[in-house]
Order: sequence, then C-alpha cells, then structure tokens
Amino acid sequence: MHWTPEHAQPLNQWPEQHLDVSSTTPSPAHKLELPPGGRQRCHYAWAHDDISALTASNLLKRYAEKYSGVLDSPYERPTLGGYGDAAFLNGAKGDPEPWPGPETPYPLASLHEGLPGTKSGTGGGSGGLGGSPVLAGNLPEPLYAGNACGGPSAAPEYAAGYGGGYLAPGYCTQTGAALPPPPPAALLQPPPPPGYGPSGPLYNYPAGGYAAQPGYGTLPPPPAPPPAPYLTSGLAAPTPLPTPAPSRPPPSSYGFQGASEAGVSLKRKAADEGAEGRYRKYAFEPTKAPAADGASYPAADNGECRGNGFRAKPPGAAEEASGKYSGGVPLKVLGSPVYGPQLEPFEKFPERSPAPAPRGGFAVPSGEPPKGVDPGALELVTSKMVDCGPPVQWADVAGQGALKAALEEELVWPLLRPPAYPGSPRPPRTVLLFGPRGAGKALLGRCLATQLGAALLRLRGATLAAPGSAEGTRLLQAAFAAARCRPPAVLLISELDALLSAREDSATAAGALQAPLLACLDGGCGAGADGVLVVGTTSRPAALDEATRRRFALRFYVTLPDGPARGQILQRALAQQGCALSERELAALVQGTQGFSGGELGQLCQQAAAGAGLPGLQRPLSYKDLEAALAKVGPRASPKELDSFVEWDKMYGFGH
Ligand SMILES: Nc1ncnc2c1ncn2[C@@H]1O[C@H](COP(=O)(O)OP(=O)(O)OP(=O)(O)O)[C@@H](O)[C@H]1O
Ligand SMILES: [Mg+2]
Repeated sequence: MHWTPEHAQPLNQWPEQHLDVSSTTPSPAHKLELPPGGRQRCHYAWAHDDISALTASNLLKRYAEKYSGVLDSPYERPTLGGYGDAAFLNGAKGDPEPWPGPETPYPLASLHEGLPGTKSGTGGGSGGLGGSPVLAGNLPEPLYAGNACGGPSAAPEYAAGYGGGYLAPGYCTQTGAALPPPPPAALLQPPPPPGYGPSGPLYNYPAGGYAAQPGYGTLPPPPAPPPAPYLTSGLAAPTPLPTPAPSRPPPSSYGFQGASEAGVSLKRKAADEGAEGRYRKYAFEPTKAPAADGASYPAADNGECRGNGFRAKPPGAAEEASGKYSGGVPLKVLGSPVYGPQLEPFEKFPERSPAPAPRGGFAVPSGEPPKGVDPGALELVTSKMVDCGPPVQWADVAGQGALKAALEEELVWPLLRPPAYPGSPRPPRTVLLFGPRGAGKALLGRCLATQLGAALLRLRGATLAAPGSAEGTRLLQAAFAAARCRPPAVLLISELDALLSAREDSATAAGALQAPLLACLDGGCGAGADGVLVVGTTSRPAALDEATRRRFALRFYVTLPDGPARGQILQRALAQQGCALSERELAALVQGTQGFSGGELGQLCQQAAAGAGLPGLQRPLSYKDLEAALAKVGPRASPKELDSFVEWDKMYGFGH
C-alpha cells in the first residue's frame, strides 16, 4: 500500500477528497462501484497482502484508543454516507486527527477481528465482518440503495462472511434507536465447530453418518469397508468415505424423476400448475343446472362447480391418474406428461370398467323446449346424436403425444380451471382438428369429452347438409340448444367442410348452412354459454372460409400415425382378431404401412380377416393374410395432400 499526502488529512475532510490509493486498496469511490461481494474480497486482499496480524492488532488497539476520545468530541461529525465502512477500514490508516462527531458509532474492529490470528474484543463491540456499519441506522440511504425495502443492502455484500440469520434479506432500515444493542461478539461469530475451520477440510462428516432428519428417509447404514487383500495384516482397511445425505425421496404422490424422462419440452412446463392439479383425473359427472334458455331441463348438480360448466373430478379419484396417459403404467414425471410410446404399451387398450361411466345422457326433455328450437329436431338430436360410447382416455389415442399435450394444456386445463381473476382471457370454447381422413380427429374429440366429463353430441356435416338447408339448420340449432341445456357438453361436428361452400355457392344446402353455423357458434360458445365446447373436424381445411376459421379459437393438425403409433394401433386391432404377430412380423408390417391412417390400419386388418375367410375366427390371422390385404388396402392421403396440411398448419394452425 502506498501512502499519499491525502492520508494525512483529518478524517473530517475525507468526504471532500478522493483517496489516491494504489495497490490493493481502492478509493471509496471505487469501492462503491464494486459488484456485490467485491468489497469483501478486497478487504481480505488488503489485509493479507499488506499487514500482518500483529500490525492489524496494533492498529486496532490504536484506533480504539483514538476513537474513544473522538466520539466525545464536540465537533460535528461529517457524514459517512459517501464512504461507509470503506473509508473507515481502508483509509484511516495513519490518520493523525481525532475523529469528530457527537454520535457513538458501533465500534469497528470487525474486519480485523474476523481474520484469524487477530485480537478480538478490543472495541467491545460486534465481531465478524461488517457488523456495525451495516447496522448503524443513521447511515444515509444512498450507500445502501438497492435493498427492496429501502434498507441497507447488506445481505448481498456480506453474504459470505456475514451470518445470514443476522441480516436477513428482508432486513429494513431502522433508526439507530430502534435497533437492539449489538449482540456480543461470541454470538455474532461463534467459534467454528470442531473439525471445521479455515485450515480444516471443507466438510467433515460425522463419523456415524447423519442422523435421520424428519421428512427424509432413514439413511442406509454406511457400507462396510471393502475387503482389502492388498493390505498387510497390520493395516486396517480404509474406512470408506461417509456417504453424503441422499437427495430427498420424491413424494409418493408425484413420482418425480429426472427431466430426462420427461421427454417433453419445458415450454409446456406450466410452472403455474401445481403437481396435484396437473395429474388430477377428470371424470364424468352429472350435468349442471340448465342454462338460461334451458330452464325446463333440470339437471342434478352436486359437484364442485368450476364456474364454466366443466368440473374437475373430486380429489378422491386421483388414484386413476396413473392410467391417464399410459394405459395403466404409472407416471414418473412431474413435468409435462410423457405421451411417447415408451409409456404407452398399447398392447391392448387399457381395461375399462365393464359399465362405462354415464356421460350425462340427453334424455328427451319433458318440459318446454328452448325458445326458437324445433321440438322434433330436438328430439332427433337427443335420441340419435348423443354418443354413449365408452370413455376414451389419452392413452387410447396412439401416438400424437405433442398434440395431446397441447390439447390438454390449452383446452382441457383452462376449461376445468378457469382463470381466477376477472378480466383474464376466457378459455377457448372452440377447437378445429384438421388432418387426413381416419387420422383420429373424432377419436380425439371423444377423448376431450371424456377428459372434461362432458356429454358428447356428434353431428356430421354431410348428414346435416343432406336433408336440405332448412332441415339442416333446424338440426344444427337443436344440437346447440341441447348442448347449452345440459352443460358441460362437447359438440363434435365432423366433416365441417361439408356445411360450407368453398365456392360461396349459397344455393346449395351446404352453402346455406354456413350462416346458421356461424350464428350457432357465436351463440353456443359465446359469453353466455360457458359449458359448451365445440370440436370441429375436417380433412379439407382449405374449404373453410375465413369467418368460419376465425370462429375456431384453436386449430390443430392431426397427423398420420408414426411408426410406433402404427404398431400400437395394429397390435390392438390384431389382438381383437386373435392374431399375435412376432416382433419381426409386426416390425415388417409397421414398415409396410407407412402413410396409413389409423382408420386405414383398421381396414387393413378387416380386409385380412375377410380375405382369409375368417368371419368366425376359426383360425388366427397370420402375417400372410395381412400381406395379402396390403395389396388391396393402401394409404389414401397423397404426399401432395399431406404437404397442403403442413402448409395450412403453418398459416393458420397452432403448431404443437
Ligand atoms: N391415433 C389413433 N389411435 C388409435 N386409434 C386410432 C387412431 N387414429 C385413428 N384411429 C382409429 O381409426 C378410426 C378412424 O378414426 P377417426 O374416426 O377418429 O378418424 P377421423 O380423423 O375422424 O376421420 P374422418 O376424417 O374420416 O372423420 C377409428 O376407429 C379410430 O379408433
Ligand atoms: Mg371423423
């Protein structure tokens, strides 16, 4: 350290001057520019490099004597705000003048006392690094600006050497008077525990290992010392290093494992979702009370209302969650569910209960039909268009992992758990699934109804358009009215394009149904109809005009099944026909059915059975039968058509 004449200046002139200090001692101004933590390192460097422990002790003693007189001095004490402990610790060396000031600052010997080998307790105040300057409440704020509560930002600066408990991050500015007297030095800096010290090893494990902590499993006993044949008989075998405490075992309800198993992008990690909610199972429930226009259709509603017509399953049903995506295979991830084939064995569909849960049937209403709805059409809808099939779980849909995740996160969860704050965006009530024929769009629609615990109404565009526009309109209106009357309900409209006219030809029935469809979508999924989700599917998305397209808040591309998914679909279909192929045969079949949709794979198996003349299944199907059927059944979607889906997805789809 080099001294300059400025060091000989009285301390009360320091605020007006800058120290020209070279070597490892920075000027106070420089000190203030240091990043958090830098100051402490600098202290150590200075102390170690330039003074010995004896010097430090002498200085300490000297200052103590000097400042005891200074503090009683009648001079007005200059502000220390611009310097803080920096000037005090680094610049006071050799100061001949007494320190003026009427107030008694906390004694400072902390830096030196905190160093090994120095004398402690000279000042009778705090020990350890930086105790009193930080605690002094009369310090002006600028030095400590940066603390969130306006108080001293001591926590980051003294993080390493300072007891975290003494200055918690939430520490706020207090007046000096409000501060309790500083605790004795022994409390601030207790002696290091045996075995832990600056010269000792970084960690010392207790010889007997750690005692079991509450919440942690009991630690396994340390392994016995390995046999040491290489040691002479007089030498003991080396004691094995104690095992560090194992990581906390995952809570049994989560089955948490490493992110590598998740296999799904963290994009969808939904940090806002609790783990419990994420894997909560949703079940069919009785439908809710009728909507405004359906007062004559009473419905029981004993469940917890989510405020949107869709309700989560009660917590008691959480045990079913393991089969949600994996067909019975327990889930092992906490993040986004893994939909990959590794969790979907799909050898056969997961066992369903013999009697599927009722899905809120659409009994013909007894009272007055909703206003403006044709009673005959309503009866037709409620008797013929309600899907009473078995529930479809996520695991029942082979492949489509990313799509299933997207549907769940962007549609199912928001519907089941509507935003808590008023003014937040309304969860989407319409979704368009587009893709090649037989790709599983309707299957996914059914699955959505299952996941939402909603009744399912199925309409086909071609069916609605066939009888003529007037009849089609009545049916359409009746279907929406029925769904609104019995929320939660999913209205699945397949072949949506059949209702529209790409050529704007409103003379045809299809073209004439476009306006009623838009009106129904606006009314049925508008603000007043919270319990209805409309799922439209089409294999001709280009036929949708912009008005219709915009009515569907979400638009997802349902792709053809990939190899593993084809294998799963084939296995399931063949198992139903009593056919069990070898692994090689199945792999060859999967290879040979590239470009097939799920529906076409089913047709292939039926064709094989028909070709083998096996209506009664006297003998199981063989690979040869399937090979023969492959000559007759092929993929319908051309590469050009598939490209057009990709293009449309890029332009209007949501990607996944
Ligand atoms: N990913 C899949 N997993 C299991 N089965 C599937 C899958 N995709 C399709 N299927 C089966 O293929 C058949 C046709 O599926 P679906 O009716 O859902 O197709 P789609 O896309 O709606 O066809 P379309 O465009 O002709 O209406 C159904 O029996 C369905 O179970
Ligand atoms: Mg379909």
